[in-house]
Amino acid sequence: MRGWLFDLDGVLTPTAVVHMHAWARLFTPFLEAHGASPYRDADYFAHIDGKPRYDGVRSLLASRDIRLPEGDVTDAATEETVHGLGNRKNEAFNATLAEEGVAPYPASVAFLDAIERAGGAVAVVSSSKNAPAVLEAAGLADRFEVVVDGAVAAKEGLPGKPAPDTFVRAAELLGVPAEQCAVVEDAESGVRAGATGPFGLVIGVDRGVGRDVLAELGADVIVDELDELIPALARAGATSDRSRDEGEGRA
Ligand SMILES: O=P(O)(O)OC[C@H]1O[C@@H](O)[C@H](O)[C@@H](O)[C@@H]1O
Repeated sequence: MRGWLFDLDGVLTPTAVVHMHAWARLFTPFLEAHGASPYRDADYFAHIDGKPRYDGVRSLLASRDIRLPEGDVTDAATEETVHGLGNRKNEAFNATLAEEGVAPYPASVAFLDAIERAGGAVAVVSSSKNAPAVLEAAGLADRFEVVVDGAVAAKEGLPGKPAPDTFVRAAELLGVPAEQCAVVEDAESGVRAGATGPFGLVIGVDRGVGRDVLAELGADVIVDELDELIPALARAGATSDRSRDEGEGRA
């Protein structure tokens, strides 16, 4: 692989958990007030994880057969609209981020270092409009030339995960054919996006979705931590060096 397309929340930083808690802070009282079945962590994985903010709201509401007006992005966080609810979750997310900060997964940083040594190109592909702030807070902002986040997707009219379009766009911006890019994801929607797109490899990081589910959705390789892949990366680098040398020898 020459290009590496990384999801952010849950792959590079432990912020999937911050998102997960923020959604719970929104939907636990909301569903109770609506007399719907209670909000569970499983709802996050099945309906929300990895999707753009308002798609997550729509998907969870649909799971409980609740219909709300759409509203728009300027809606106050107190409004009972799809956008109002999404904005309420975003306030909770930003409050936690400001209070607690964020440190990247050390194993993911080690893997990024190994890719850098091997000369690979790296991009972040996140549904989140908060991705630039999270990258900055985690000290990773300088490592990525290409960031396709929720704001870029909205501006360019790209459908979010589980559609593969944001990953395809990142490959284009890196200047690497998608077939030579690996998608690195922890969420159902993200692995689905990787598996339906033209990518060379889909790596699933199991942060709670479960190995079986990631495999069923189309992950080619599944790890608990990304540094497990460093030996394979070094071997692949050595092999391509050898074939290049042999090629040059023949020429
Ligand atoms: O931060 P935003 O713009 O609300 O984005 C929402 C989503 O961003 C993703 O990166 C997370 O994995 C999701 O689970 C989250 O819901």
